Amino acid sequence: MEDSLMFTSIQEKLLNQPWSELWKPIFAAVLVAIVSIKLISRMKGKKYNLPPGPRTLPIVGNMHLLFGDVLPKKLAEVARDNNWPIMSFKLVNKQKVFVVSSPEITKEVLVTNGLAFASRSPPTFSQKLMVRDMHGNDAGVLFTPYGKTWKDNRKLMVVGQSEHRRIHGDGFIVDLLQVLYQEIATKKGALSRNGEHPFEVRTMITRVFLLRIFLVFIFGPGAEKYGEELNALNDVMFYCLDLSEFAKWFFPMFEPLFELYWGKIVTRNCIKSKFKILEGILKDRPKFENRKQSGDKFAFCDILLEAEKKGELTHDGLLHLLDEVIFAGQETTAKAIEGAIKELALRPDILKKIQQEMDEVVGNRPFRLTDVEQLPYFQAFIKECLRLHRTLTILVPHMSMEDTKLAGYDIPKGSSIWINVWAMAHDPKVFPDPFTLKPERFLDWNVGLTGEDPRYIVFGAGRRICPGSPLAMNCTYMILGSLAQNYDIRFPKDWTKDKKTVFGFIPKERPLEVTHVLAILL
Ligand code: HEM
Repeated sequence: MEDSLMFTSIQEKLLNQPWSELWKPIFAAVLVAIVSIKLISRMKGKKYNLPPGPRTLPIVGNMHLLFGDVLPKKLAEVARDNNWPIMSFKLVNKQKVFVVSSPEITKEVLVTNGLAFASRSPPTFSQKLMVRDMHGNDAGVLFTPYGKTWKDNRKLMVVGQSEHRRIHGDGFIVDLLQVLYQEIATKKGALSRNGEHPFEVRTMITRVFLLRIFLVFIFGPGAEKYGEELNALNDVMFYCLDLSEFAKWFFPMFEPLFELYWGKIVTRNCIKSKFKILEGILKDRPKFENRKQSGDKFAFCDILLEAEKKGELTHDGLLHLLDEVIFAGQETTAKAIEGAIKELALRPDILKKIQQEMDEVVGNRPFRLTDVEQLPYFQAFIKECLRLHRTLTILVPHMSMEDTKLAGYDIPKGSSIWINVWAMAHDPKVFPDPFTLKPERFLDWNVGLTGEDPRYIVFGAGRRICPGSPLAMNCTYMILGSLAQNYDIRFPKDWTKDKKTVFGFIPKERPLEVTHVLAILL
């Protein structure tokens, strides 16, 4: 009773209070609350000794530094000019990002402290649809957070490739190359201009031909006739991924709006359409004539079908993995091969050396994967091309799963680590004259491709290292070795070397055209 009387009197007091007097205490209370929150969060922030970084602007953080040049190059300049092998970088969305540009710290992230950094940054709205199956379970590998599903799926990818190589070796690529030679001989897809017959490398080799290799690897001989629509769908998928990244970094407030159309409609439909194609190929598989002729032997999808049968993989999870082999593998391998073909056209002196080495070791018989070991100059050329024409200029961002330290600095849990491998591959202290192709660098330096030396990272290193490197290198060696052995490659007379690099997940350049002269009779 007493309480209710007191309440009524306070209420009356407040209601009778003129507004001119009431706003002051309210304003003071709000001010005190804001200052206290700021102070508390600053005190919390002080707990960390974070890496240094460029001065931030209100709202945009450090994003203004990225204008005017492509992302890895600009980040490399800022790191080099300030001598920051690791630096803090602020995005508009306030996500904690640390950019690593030194081999020593790269090794700490990927190997020494590998477990702490083995996860991925929270997925963008497009990535979300790649890391979850239709039942909401984890799926895929590329953007999938650290955990059992990621581990199991990676294992399937690795075992599937080694089993395929054990059974088929390079035979399936050798067979497909015969078809490519035929097409080149009959000038299929060539443009016919100024008395020449140039062809677009992207169209003929890295889209059509590489996809055929991937399809036969996944489903078996006969599958090469399927799935050309996958190329167009993957283009859309890359676009959606770039856009979702763009929205996350630059316009986090409007992310849900972007997601409404580009995520929930475009990305979702794109994935659905890709899965429908893959499902169709799986269904048609028993009808493949060439597969029957080759004795219905193992293909990559068999390892996944077996896991599905055992209940270790859902059918939707299986489709995610099939799709990821093509999505994560084709564009990256294409970029490596295109870069190398371009160098062969630009540098006839280097092509001559490769051909001389091939003449001595391989002669007139078809080039095979087992020859690579005997071809040190060819190997060095490929390594140098992989350095110069980086497929991923920044590794897929890693995320710290706990508070940890790098180079003595604190790295809070949940931070995103961007490893700028472009910066390291163009560091003049490690690679003098870094923008010039010099295979000789790798003749005396017998570094491998597995990231054992952090000065030369192609496929990553440690737990998250690319699981597709065997397939990627089989394709790269076989396509480039065969082309170099059989053709003199050069640019058409009217080729202009201007290139346009477009900002994105994987930098895109002007389509590459080359023409060829038969060097050795097949
Ligand atoms: C020349 C071609 C290729 C290059 C240069 C390349 C490079 C890379 C790099 C740098 C990473 C990130 C490593 C990291 O985050 O630390 C990666 C991850 C990955 N790559 Fe590749 N890759 C190539 C081809 C392939 C192929 C053919 C496949 C498919 C079989 C593939 C599947 C993947 C997957 C699934 C991941 C994610 C691994 C994980 O997060 O655990 N890649 N690749």
